[in-house]
Amino acid sequence: MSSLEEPLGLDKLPSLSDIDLSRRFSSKRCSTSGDDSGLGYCWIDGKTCGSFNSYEKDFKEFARETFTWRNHTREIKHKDVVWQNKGRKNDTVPRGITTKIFKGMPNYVKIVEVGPRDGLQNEKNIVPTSVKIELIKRLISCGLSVVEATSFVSPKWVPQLADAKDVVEAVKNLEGARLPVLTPNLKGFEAAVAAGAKEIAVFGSASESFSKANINCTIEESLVRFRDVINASKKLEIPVRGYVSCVIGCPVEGAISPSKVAYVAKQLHDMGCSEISLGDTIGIGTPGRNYLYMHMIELIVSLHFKLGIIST
Ligand SMILES: CC(C)(COP(=O)([O-])OP(=O)([O-])OC[C@H]1O[C@@H](n2cnc3c(N)ncnc32)[C@H](O)[C@@H]1OP(=O)([O-])[O-])[C@@H](O)C(=O)NCCC(=O)NCCSC(=O)C[C@@](C)(O)CC(=O)[O-]
Repeated sequence: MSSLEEPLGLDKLPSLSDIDLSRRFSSKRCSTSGDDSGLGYCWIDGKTCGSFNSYEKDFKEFARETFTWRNHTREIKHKDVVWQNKGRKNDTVPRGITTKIFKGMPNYVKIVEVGPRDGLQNEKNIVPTSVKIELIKRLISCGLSVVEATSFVSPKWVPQLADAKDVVEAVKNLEGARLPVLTPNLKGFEAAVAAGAKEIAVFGSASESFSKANINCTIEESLVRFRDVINASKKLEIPVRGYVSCVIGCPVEGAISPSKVAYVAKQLHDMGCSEISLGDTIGIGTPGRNYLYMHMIELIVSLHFKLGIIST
């Protein structure tokens, strides 16, 4: 038995076909206003459940404690330090970097579930293909709209994902989610497309050592490979997301310079990646790190300027 089968309790979960997808993926499910004003609905045993918590109330309390500057907006007199937010009277933020960051704040958070790929790739016991397929189906049935299905990498490097072709062929026509796969080079890209993948990801790193250990090439060499993959994907109109690993630190090199992250991100962006994912690969970006705040600010600012997301 694989290590995955027992904790999942696959026999106890509802099957995908039992779940009304049109209801589960309706936009109302994510709404926080009107009748749906709690923390949203959840799906338990085929029933829709509401929450009595008030999102508005919770947010106001949270904001009062966290964004203390919001309580002092009336004291700010000089018109240069006030930024009017359309639709919210008297909403102000200081000018400069903070203004740029808050202006660029996204309106929603997108979750990319990578369990079937990242979660399984280091499992020693080979998880049966049928279990992987079922896992993907059930993740979709949870409401996840993007589930990274597998990797088209060398089976010598990642034996666990040697069944990538079979997995993609089995899930490619599932509805309700996008199912990207990792492709480190043209060989992987061609195999992914032949199996039916409709979305891919290339994965680079801001750390030279991690790049060599992970994909056996330098950062510059990896960018050459990614360019080939992205050019091929453009011809087929296949969207590509670009990963940048080790954006805060690397297990070998330690701290990674934000400018290095911005460089790799910009290269991927310029090549045509439709999304850039910044990965704290080894999970060192914890609040306890006293340099983290400055690092993140520097990273966000350099990325935003280099990607041209914030206009000056
Ligand atoms: C990139 C390679 C392939 C280079 O591997 P290599 O050994 O340098 O490549 P090569 O071109 O010398 O080829 C060696 C062999 O691999 C084969 N090969 C070559 N390419 C492929 C392919 N696409 N699919 C299947 N087979 C392939 C190729 O045909 C050849 O086979 P042989 O002649 O020896 O029989 C290898 O290093 C590799 O597979 N690495 C993948 C490692 C991996 O998957 N790491 C985990 C990713 S997680 C991550 O990066 C972080 C991320 C994304 O999660 C984000 C975050 O957390 O920060």
